[in-house]
Parts: sequence; C-alpha cells; structure tokens
Amino acid sequence: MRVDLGNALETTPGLTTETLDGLDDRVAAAHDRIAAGMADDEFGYAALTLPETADPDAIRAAVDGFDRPEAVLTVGIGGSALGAATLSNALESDVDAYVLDNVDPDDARALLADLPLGETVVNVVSKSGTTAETLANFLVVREAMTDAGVDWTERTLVTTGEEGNLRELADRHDLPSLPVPDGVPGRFSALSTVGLAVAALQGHDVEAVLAGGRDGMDALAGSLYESPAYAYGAATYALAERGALTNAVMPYAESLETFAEWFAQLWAESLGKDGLGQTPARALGATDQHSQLQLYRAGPPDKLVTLVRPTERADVSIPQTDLDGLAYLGGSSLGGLLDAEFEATEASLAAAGVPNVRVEIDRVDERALGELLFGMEAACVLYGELASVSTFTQPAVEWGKKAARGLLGGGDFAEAEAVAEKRELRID
Ligand SMILES: O=P(O)(O)OC[C@H]1O[C@](O)(CO)[C@@H](O)[C@@H]1O
Repeated sequence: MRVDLGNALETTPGLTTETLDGLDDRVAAAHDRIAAGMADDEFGYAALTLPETADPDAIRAAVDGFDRPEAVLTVGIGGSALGAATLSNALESDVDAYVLDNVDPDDARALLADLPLGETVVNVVSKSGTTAETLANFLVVREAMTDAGVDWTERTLVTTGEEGNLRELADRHDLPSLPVPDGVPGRFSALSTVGLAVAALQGHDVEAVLAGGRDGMDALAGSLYESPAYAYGAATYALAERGALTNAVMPYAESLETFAEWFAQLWAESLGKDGLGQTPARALGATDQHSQLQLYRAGPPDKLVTLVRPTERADVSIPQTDLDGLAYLGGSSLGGLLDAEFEATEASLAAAGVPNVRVEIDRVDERALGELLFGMEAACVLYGELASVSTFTQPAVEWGKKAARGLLGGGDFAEAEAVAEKRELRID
C-alpha cells in the first residue's frame, strides 16, 4: 500500500509540510501507544495483531467439512459481513458469494428463490449472537432450507462468540463453528475467522491475505514519513481538524467498491465520537465523476477525496473506429481510459483546491488486499489516538436497537416509548 499526500498540501482545507512535521511527534507517541496495546493484546489494539494471531488452519478445518459448494451465503451485518464481502467481491471464484445483511423482505425472498440451497453453505456470523437482523435472517434462511428439503445442519457454519444464541444453536446441533477473535470489534475483524471463512470456502489463498496483513504490520513505524498507514491516518485527522469533515473514498476499480463500504463502517463507527469524526462518503471511479464530482469540486470546502487504485490490472482494448470524433479512443484500452480518468480527476480536484490523497496497491490480489485492509485499520487506530476518541466502542448504536426491540415487544425500553412521541408535520 502506497500513499501520496502531495495533493493535500496548499489546498482548502489543506496541510503544509510544517503541519505534518509538527504532527510527527504525536504520531510517534501514538505509535508507541498502539505498539504497547498490540503487545499486551489490549481490547481493540488486538485487531492489529490478527495477521499473526489468526489461524488459517482452523479456518480451513472448519470449512473443509463441506463439499465445495456452488455458493456461500453470509448471514451477518456490519463488520460480520463487510470484511468477507470485500474479499469475495474483489477476488474471482467459481463459488458465488452472497450476503444477507439487511432485513428487506423483497431482497430476502428474491435471494432465497435464486440460491441453490442444497449446494450452498450458509455462513452465519455474529460476534454478539444477539443482532436482530442476523438472527431474523438466519431463521428465515433455515426455514427456506427445510422447505426445500435441505438439512440445514449439514449446510451451516457458525462464527460467533463464546456465549449467546448462535453459540447455543451451534452446540445444540453440533454445527461446525469458528470463534470470533477476543478483543476485536467487528469492524476490525476482516483478517480473522469473521472475514476469512468465505475466502477459504471460495478457494482463495487465506495465508496470502494474512501475509499482506503482516506486510502492513511491518510497515508501521514511529513516523508518518515512514508508514503509509500512519501517513493516511495523520493526514485525514489533520484535514478533519481543518474542516474536511467528509472523506469521499473513491476506488477506481469495481472490485474495490465493497472495500469503500467496509471502510465506511470502519471510519464512521470508530471515529464518530464526542461530536467529532469524519463522514465517509462511498464513491466509485470513474462512475461518480458523472454523479458526485460536481459537488466535490464546486461544493463546500469541507471534504477530502481518497482516490484508490491498483497500478496493475487486466485490460480490454478499445477497437479502432472510423468515426473521427472517437479516434482518440480507438486503439487505447478501458484500463488506460480508467487510469487517465483517475489522474484527470485527481488533477481536477487539485486545480479546484480540493484536498485529495492517492492510495495505490500493486494489484487486486489476496496479499495486496490484506495489506490494504490492515493499513486502513492501522490508519483508523492512529487517527483515533490523535483525536483522543474511544476508537473501539460504538455506544451510540444501542439506542436504536433498544427502540426497535421494544417496538417488537422484546422488552420494556424507554427508547421505544420515545418513538411514539415523534413530532409530526405531515404533508400529504
Ligand atoms: O457481529 P454482531 O455482534 O452481530 O454485530 C454486527 C455489527 O453490529 C454492530 O455491533 C453495531 O450495531 C457493529 O459494530 C457490528 O459489526
């Protein structure tokens, strides 16, 4: 993973080399704090040791009990689904991967109608084992399998904590199961059983993903000038301090679109604390040049754009044409056009004084993805240290969970009563 901060200097908001120099002592101190937390396996910091502590043999042992499936359906939400989805949507496999995270009946019905349930492994994941969406979806999937004459106990892998509903289900039915890593919030668990079981079922090189994560560990250092991850974390923090309260993450690769979704949870749920934070906006290049770029260039000076790309990619030639107006395209390639648009967008943002940071990986493969996931996790942890926020908790999400549960009769919660007090101004 390589980071180029050049287009975040002298912009609005913007950084200077003096700003970065002045921040580097704090980066060094934060690195020491992070390193100590990793060494002591402290809650949260333990996530950054996963490339060394994750056990690929245990993951493979859990999935090897299944015949190679036609499809894998992950039933999970947030960090329990996005890490696996980032890898499965980035890497090619003849084993199709699907995610049922939301509780949209139309989506669930359509997905279950299309799945070859007898040839599908259901990968149900929940660290807590209490997440309503995941448990509701699993009960629906289990019934669909039963209705299809499929023995769900033969097709289900459970990844969950030591206690809770899913652990009880796995024990009761002697299901193959995997533990979730101790002390690791779900959004930081991509490089663990939570994110890697699907990759193993799809035949991807799990060891290579972890090797990439170790590359990221090795690249951590006591200076932002020696660590791409810390450079990104420090620069995004400093830009937020100067008013860049939105971070539009714009990968120029369809295979990295889900990575932006994964990044959004990591950044929002870790850093949105105490009235602080930086809103992740999910974008995709080149498509969103025709959608959001107008706002990025000419809207409020309150954002930075993170441009992500692989520097090597398979390509498709653009045929020659007899149309004079298209002659510049003929003989070029789609990848060549995509890279030209990447660089043009980067320059157009700089010309408008909009800070943008370039993040590059060599290619979209297991090792590079492992390093990218690790690098952004480390960047997030550093940002949290600099901002002095509680990076690894997410207390704000509990209010809505209680309200929804109360509305469904799952307990007496004041939050549910508050729902009935909604202020109305209806315009029909
Ligand atoms: O893995 P679990 O416990 O089902 O949680 C799923 C997601 O819900 C959250 O706890 C937020 O509600 C996320 O942090 C987490 O990734």
